[in-house]
Amino acid sequence: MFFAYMFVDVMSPLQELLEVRLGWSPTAFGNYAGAEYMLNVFGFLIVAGIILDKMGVRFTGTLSASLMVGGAVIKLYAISPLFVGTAFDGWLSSWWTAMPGSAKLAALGFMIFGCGCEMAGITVSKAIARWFDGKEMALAMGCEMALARLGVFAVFSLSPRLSQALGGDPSVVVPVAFCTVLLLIGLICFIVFTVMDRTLDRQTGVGSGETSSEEEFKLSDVGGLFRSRLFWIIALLCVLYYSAIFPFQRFGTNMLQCNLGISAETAADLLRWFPIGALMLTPPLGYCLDKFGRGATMLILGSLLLIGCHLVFALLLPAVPSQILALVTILVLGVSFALVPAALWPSVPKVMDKRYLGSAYSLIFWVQNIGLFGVPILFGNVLAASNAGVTDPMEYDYTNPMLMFAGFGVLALIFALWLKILDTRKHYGLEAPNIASDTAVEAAEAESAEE
Ligand SMILES: C[C@H](NC(=O)[C@@H](N)CCCCN)C(=O)O
Repeated sequence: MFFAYMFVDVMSPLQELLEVRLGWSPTAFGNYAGAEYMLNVFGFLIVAGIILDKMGVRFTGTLSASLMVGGAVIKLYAISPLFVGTAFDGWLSSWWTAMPGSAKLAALGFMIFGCGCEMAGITVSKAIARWFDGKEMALAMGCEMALARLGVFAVFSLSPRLSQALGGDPSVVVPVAFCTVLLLIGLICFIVFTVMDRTLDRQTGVGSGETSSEEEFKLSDVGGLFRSRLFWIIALLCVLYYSAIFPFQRFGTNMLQCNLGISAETAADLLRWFPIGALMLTPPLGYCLDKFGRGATMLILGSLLLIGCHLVFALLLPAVPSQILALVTILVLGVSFALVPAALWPSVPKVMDKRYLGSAYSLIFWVQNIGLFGVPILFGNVLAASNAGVTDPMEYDYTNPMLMFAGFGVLALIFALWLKILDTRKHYGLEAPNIASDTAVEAAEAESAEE
């Protein structure tokens, strides 16, 4: 996941270079960025969940890593001199001219990569939920997410430097090639893991439970999930929360520039503390959740912090344009970005049947991907509508779009509160620790002995 998240954002700091070198306008760049979620939104993620529950972690993990490498190679080819300027490029550029041929082909590669990346995400979540059942599950998931956040931080720092690594003119090819090689290394590592895992199964005679018969998955389970109120509460909380997080990461630099009157570099330097805060806090918060519980409360607190931060960006920062205020708000938003993911993903196995855990994760990701695909477009339209006649990109008024993010936070908070109320009434265990205490285990054992 570290390499995958690096690849996701490898071109984010190179937007200007792509415009100069390959003629990608901001619209072309936006379309390319949205392509990551396109095939997932149109159903791939649902299929991915079924494949995961039917075929298991080893097969799905290898397939997802291969899709990521395949998509990455197409994207690398699209921006390389091997493609740019060829007859194929000429033909691709000749229709829908707002998107140059290289942007279209790179978007196709990114779509395929996005399928692999989200498929890997659900595979990892299901694997951790299985391996750490009754143990430090939230800590394990927190460490996985922290690695992913480190990947974002690493690529924002590395990508601009790698683009200059060969001397001479800066190049977009070098950073993308570097991250493609990392993905290939990731695929090889996963294949080695599957071989070792299979060998261990054979030696111990214990199945990994990948597709055991007592846990057989049925297609009707997917329909059942769609009819589950709890599923919808979690999925809607997830889409609303993340729609105010990942799109913010993309637009945040310019928002800070406009409010503070600073350069893109200074704004990016402020914004990169956002994943860093989450990186440092997600594992310890996961550990606390494992030990002491309070998952639903963490979701409420994280949503409250999200609302507060976006209100500051919308209303206070334009009136008090202080870099310290911006940094403090970014750090608090980082705390929120640690609280909610640390509590949300480990809550899923508590309320969903293990048999269709892969499908549950994939359907939640699917609903989330609809938001991640649509919200940046909505955000761009709200920004444009609120700034009619503004041509200087340093002069945008971000109040309305940031209020929109705060509104998503309010809705997420309502779902988090609903979840807590349901948990209090129906005892799903969302507020309970993941690690069963010795006394609880002894009590459970005594109970089953009596039976
Ligand atoms: C674990 C969780 N991952 C997701 O929510 C992914 N579906 C979306 C990742 C988007 C990266 N472009 C997370 O990262 O908190």
